[in-house]
Amino acid sequence: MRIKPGANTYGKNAVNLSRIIRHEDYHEFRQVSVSVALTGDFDTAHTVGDNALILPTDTQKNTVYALAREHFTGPIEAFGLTLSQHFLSRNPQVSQVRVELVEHLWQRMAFDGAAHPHAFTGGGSEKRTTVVTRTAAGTTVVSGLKGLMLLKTTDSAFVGYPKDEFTVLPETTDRILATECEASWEYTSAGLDFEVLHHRIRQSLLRTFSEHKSLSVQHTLYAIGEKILQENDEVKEISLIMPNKHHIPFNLEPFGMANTNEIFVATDAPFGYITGTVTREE
Ligand SMILES: O=c1[nH]c(=O)c2[nH]c(=O)[nH]c2[nH]1
Repeated sequence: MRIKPGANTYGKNAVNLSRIIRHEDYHEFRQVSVSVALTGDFDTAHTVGDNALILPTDTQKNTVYALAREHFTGPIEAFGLTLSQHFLSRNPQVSQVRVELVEHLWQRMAFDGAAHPHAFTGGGSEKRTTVVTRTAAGTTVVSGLKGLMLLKTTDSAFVGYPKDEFTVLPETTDRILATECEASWEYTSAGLDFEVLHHRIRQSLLRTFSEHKSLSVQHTLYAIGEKILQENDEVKEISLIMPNKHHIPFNLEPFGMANTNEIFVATDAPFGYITGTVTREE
């Protein structure tokens, strides 16, 4: 029996990069975590320990910081495109470069309506994401967001599901709908205005979530994906992850009180885990 290497990749993960963009009278601040993964002709590294074709992950990490100086000034997608182009063009043994960027979002402070020139708030759960994958045949850009907390206090129902001997869940026509949304969408091209598109798509996601008369998380997930595809020709397909962050009405009857859909217990686990992709027909 002959044994041979199967699929493999290597690279540097979690290259944490922060940068200041210094303007005369104000600063911008950006923070991103970059992960690089190379695919290519690395069989001899695995089989005989020959590193002749192995660009060290330490060099990959340094390249991220060095190219950031000139090239990390715009959207994360643009920086991912630059990095992937650099690694693919310089390394003939590499057939595919995957660069993932996760941006931590900082918001400028404002006082009495005036933006502060160099102080920010942040550390929130929402991140902006992109994965740029480049081969000689082409480049794909899959962008999105994660950690986006969404909640609405009405316009959410869950009824009409099958009941068996283990069903205790009461049907409800008015519940809290809450999720920590993760979305990723594939763009149709690598040459788009990713900054404008990101904000337009995010806004469309929020608006649909808020306006939708939800019959389930699944129903809302599809409505969000459908709206984003309808409004953005630049989006080929979108995948959403929407865990159901349950808020369960708390029973106040033992205390002689009625709970008129106002007092809930928020539970961490277990939680419903709803995922879906919305795509275009050929
Ligand atoms: O929106 C929902 N979808 C489900 O699949 C489900 N299952 C459940 O118990 N509650 C809910 N809510």
